[in-house]
Amino acid sequence: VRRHGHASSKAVYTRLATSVKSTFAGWLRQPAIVIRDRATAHRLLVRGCVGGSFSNRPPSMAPSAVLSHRRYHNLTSAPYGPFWRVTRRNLTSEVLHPLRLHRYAAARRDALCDLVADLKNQCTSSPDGLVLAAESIRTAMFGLLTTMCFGDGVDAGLIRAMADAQHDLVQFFPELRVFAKLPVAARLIHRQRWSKLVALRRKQEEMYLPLIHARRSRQRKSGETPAYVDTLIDLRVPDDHNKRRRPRRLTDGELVGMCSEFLGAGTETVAAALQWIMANLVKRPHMQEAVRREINAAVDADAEEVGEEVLGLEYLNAVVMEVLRLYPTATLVFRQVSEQDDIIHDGQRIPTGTNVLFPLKSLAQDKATWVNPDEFKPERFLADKGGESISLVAAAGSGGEIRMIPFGAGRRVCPGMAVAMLHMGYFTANLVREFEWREAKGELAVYLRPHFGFFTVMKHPLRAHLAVLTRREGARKEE
Ligand code: HEM
Repeated sequence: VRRHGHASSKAVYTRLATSVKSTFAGWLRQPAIVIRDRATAHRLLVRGCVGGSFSNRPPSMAPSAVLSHRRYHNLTSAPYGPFWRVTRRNLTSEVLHPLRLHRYAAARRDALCDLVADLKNQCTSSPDGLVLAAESIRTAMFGLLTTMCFGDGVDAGLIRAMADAQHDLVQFFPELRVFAKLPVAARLIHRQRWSKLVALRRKQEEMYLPLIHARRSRQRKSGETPAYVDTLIDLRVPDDHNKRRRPRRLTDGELVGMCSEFLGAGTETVAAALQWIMANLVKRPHMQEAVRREINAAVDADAEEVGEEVLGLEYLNAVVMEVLRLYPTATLVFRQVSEQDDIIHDGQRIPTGTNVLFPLKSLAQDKATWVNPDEFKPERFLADKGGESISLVAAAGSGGEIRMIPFGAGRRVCPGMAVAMLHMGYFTANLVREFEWREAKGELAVYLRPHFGFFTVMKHPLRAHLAVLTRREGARKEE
C-alpha cells in the first residue's frame, strides 16, 4: 500500500503508466492511495468499512456527470444512495440479468452474421486475406448493444453514426479531467473544450431522443423482450436531493446519459477484450486449434452458430479468463472515502475525500497467487491440467484475498459481467469456427503491447490474415 497526501501525490504519478497519468490526472492531483496488496484490496472493496459502505467513486469525468453539473445522469457517476440503488437494480434485474440473456439471442446472431460477412468481404477483396479486424469487431458490438438498448430496426447508417459519436466521446474523456475539480471555473477557463463537449452531447441527443420518443409512444406487445430504454421509460426514481419528493420519471437528459453509458460501457470494453483474445490466439496457433477442437467436439457441424453453449466450453473459458487477468480492459478501479466511511489503515483513519486506486493489472499478477504470472497460460484455469477452475466471483476473493478483479468488486462491481462473458465467448467461438486466423508479417505482425488510457486497448489495432473455413475443413483441422 502506498499512501500519499497532497504534497506527495506526485509519487502516485511516478508509479503509473504515462497514459494512465494523463487520462486520470484530474483525480490523481487529489490526495490518493494506491492499493497493490490483495488482502487490503479485499478488505476495502468487498468487506467495505465501519459505518459507511466505501462505495463511492471520485467526482466523475464522464460526460454525463460533467454536463449535468454532477446531477449524475448515469449509474457510474451516481453516488451510493437511493437513485443509484434503483437504477442499478433496474439494469441488473432486467436487461443484464444472467437468466434473461437468451432473450437477445437473435440480436447476437444478427451481429455475428454482419461481422462474419464484413470480415469475409475484407479478406476476399484483399489479395492475401489481410483484414483490419479491430474496426469490424467494434462495429458489430455497437450494433448488438444498440438493439439491446433501443430494440430492433434501428437504421444501419444511424448505428454507424452513433458508434462514431460514442467513439469521439470516449476519445475526448482524457480532456475532461479539467472539469473534475472546480467545474464552474473550469468551464470558463476551458471554454473551447466545454463547447466541444456540449456539441458532442447535442449530436448524441439528436440521434437518441427520436429513438427514445418512438419507443415511448409505441404500443408494446405482451410478452415481448424489453429494450433497456423501455425499462428506463417505465422506471420511477427517488430524488437524492429531496427525499420527501415522490419518485419521478427520468428526464430526457438522464435517459440519454444512461443509454450512452450502456452503449459505451458495453461496447468499448468487450470490443477491446475480444481483440486481446483473438490477438493471443493469432500469436499462438496451437491454442487457436485447441479452441476449435473443443468447439467442434461440442457443436454439430451443421449448426448455424455456436450459441449459449459457449459458456460450458472449459478451454475457451480458460483463454478468456487468462486474457482478463493479463490484459484487463478497465485500467483502474476507483473509490473515494466519504464522510460516513471509516477506513482505518495501519492504525490511522484515511481522511474523507482521499481517492483510493486499485490497479487491476498488478493486483492480478502476484507471484504468491500465480505461477509465472507474466506468462499467458490458460491451463492455469483448468483443473485437469494441474490448474484450478475458478469462477470470477471466487477470484474476486472468496478466500479473503483478491486474485483478479477485471470487473471490479463489491457493491459497485460491473453489472455487465455475465453479458460480457457471454459476448466474449460467443464471438470468439464463432470467429474461430468461421476462419483460420494467421499472423501477418513485418510491421503488420500482432503486437501484444497495451496502450493504457481510460480503457486498456491494443497499441496497434488487431490485423490478421484470415482464411474462410468450410464446416468440413474446420472439423478436419481438428483431426
Ligand atoms: C470485458 C467487459 C467489461 C469489463 C472488463 C468491465 C469492467 C468494469 C469495471 C472494472 C467496472 C468498475 C467496477 C468497480 O468500481 O468495482 C465497471 C463498472 C460498470 N460497468 Fe463494466 N465492464 C465490462 C462490460 C460491461 C458491460 C457489457 C456493461 C453493460 C452493458 C457494463 C456496464 C457497467 C456499468 C453501468 C458500470 C458502473 C456500475 C456502478 O457504478 O454501479 N460493463 N465495469
